[in-house]
Amino acid sequence: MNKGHISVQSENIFPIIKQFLYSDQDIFLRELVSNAVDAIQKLKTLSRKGEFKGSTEDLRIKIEIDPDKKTLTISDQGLGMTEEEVKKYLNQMALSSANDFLDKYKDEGTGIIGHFGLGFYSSFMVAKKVEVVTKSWQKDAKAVKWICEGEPEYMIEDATRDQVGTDVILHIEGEDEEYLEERTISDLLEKYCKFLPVPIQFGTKEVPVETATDESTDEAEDKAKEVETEEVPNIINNTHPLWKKNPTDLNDQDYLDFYDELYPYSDQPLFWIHLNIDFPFHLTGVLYFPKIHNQLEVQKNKIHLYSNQVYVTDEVKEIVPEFLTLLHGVIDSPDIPLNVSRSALQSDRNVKKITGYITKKVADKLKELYNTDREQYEAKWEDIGVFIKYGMISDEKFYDRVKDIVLLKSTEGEYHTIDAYLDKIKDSQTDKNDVRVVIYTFHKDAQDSYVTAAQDYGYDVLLLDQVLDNHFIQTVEQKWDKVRFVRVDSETVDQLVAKDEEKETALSEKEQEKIKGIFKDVLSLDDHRLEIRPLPVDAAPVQIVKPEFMRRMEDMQRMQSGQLPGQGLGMHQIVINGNHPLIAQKLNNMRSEEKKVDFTKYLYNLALLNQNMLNGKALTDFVKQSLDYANS
Ligand SMILES: Nc1ncnc2c1ncn2[C@@H]1O[C@H](COP(=O)(O)OP(=O)(O)OP(=O)(O)O)[C@@H](O)[C@H]1O
Repeated sequence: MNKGHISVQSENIFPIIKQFLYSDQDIFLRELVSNAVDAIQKLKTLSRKGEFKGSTEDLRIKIEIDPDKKTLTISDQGLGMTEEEVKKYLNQMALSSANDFLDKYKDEGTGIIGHFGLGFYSSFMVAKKVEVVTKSWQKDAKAVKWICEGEPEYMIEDATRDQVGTDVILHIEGEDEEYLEERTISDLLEKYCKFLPVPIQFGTKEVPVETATDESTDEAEDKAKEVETEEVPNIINNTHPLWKKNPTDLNDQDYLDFYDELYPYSDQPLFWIHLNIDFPFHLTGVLYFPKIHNQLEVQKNKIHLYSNQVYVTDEVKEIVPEFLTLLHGVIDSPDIPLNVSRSALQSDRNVKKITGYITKKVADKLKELYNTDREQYEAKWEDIGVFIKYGMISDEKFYDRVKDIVLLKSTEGEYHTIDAYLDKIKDSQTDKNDVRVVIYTFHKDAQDSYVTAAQDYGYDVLLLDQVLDNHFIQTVEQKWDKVRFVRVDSETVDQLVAKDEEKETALSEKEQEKIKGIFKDVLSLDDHRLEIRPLPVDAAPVQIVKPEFMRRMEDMQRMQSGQLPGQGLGMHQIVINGNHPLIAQKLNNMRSEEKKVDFTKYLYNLALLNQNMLNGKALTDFVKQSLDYANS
């Protein structure tokens, strides 16, 4: 037996490991299994180089719990370690052999995971004592056992192990005993190891074996087949996940099945992108565009980040631009540094390149869909549109890539690109300052009378009813020259697109003052909220409009408090149609003060109703008054 001292800077390294190195102690299992994978991959490399002569068929990792001995063991059939190596690699923290090995075999595509040099010690986050029994692949190597009880002292002694490989035995006690439970370990394996490239066995499972019964017996027809079960090793991982395969070997169903494996019981994704690049960095993965149900609750944190098939995190904010976190799927890159702080990650050169690459790939895929199948693209627009608009608002580069494939939907259900749309409305909706005025509604039904009035006036009305449309409008206004968006109820129809036309009015100035006076008195309104205009004869007699800038401010406030932009009383203006017969003749010629008051209220309430702004007692009174009028 041999005693020694682990060479670390501080005597108290273990408490530090426990508290600071990994905020999530569950990752000890990931670290140990990754080491086991590395050990097997290294042995395969040695075999390919002809240095290791034994078989490398079916090398696997085994995880076992012994509840009586209170141990959790991770065994591998990898290359093992000699006594010198144990001393070198396990005792000198941060002196990981991965660098030595990678240096030596760098052209071999070794697929090695570990490079932090501290992974092994994470086992002390849950174990009071760790034993390593290992036998190296090297000729005449003797098995050795390393024992450490969480102190800087360790012991090395001779051991017996027939096969080449390593067992890491964790002795677990007290509050950490949950790691001796099958459920806990199987959940951790599912989370971190589901797609590791080497088979991992955890216990056994029963699988059905179909056996035909003897058909000559009388009961043969009743029970032609009988299901029996047999016990087989329970392999918990899929060693060839879809993203590692060649896209040309895969069909749509493969991608859909994999989506189902990642997100069981979800709706089918709309489409997907297979990422695969070797230079200037390594990255593979599959990103899916999900179907969006509720625009306010888009699910983020659905992209899983892997490094050489080891699950790392689903916090990918620093690697994927914010708007793309709406996507689902897997990104796997050994070139994303995992041992640096999140803020350092953002400024890492590789990460920047990766971000750019993913953004470009997504934009390319969207363009491809637009160019090859516009019909499908339009059909999926409701979902795709959210990504595209979010991307355009938040990412300049993405904006440039997709600005020609963003679609505007008219209330008639037609889709146009922005340029095509601006061209379409050029003649009818260019105002006196040569600005193209895009008229839109946020809700076709709720604003039906305004939409119909605008259409009757010869205007086209867009439907902008998505959560981000307010921001999107501002982005387009900033980027496109001489374009302004106005909501259909922001002005009376004649003023939506300001022209230099003098309109005829049926009322004299004196009569106008009189009518204004009536409204002011009856409704107790300020002068500046009231206006008489020469509107078309068939336009509503009284209208409520919400100037665009005021409404935008209100909408912003609502968005900040988490509500949808929409109606509500808020600031508004009352426009009286001086040309409407009910104003120009009926009200103008009314004698009875009482009737004037009633009729003015009636017309005003009608306008409120048209804006969905009438409710409660005011609505009840209005209905009653309407019935009285109908009866008179
Ligand atoms: N199961 C094993 N079989 C063979 N060698 C091992 C095994 N586990 C650990 N080692 C050796 O010990 C070294 C240190 O392991 P450790 O987990 O601390 O660091 P690493 O795997 O190199 O990097 P990382 O911190 O990323 O895990 C490894 O590089 C390897 O040489």
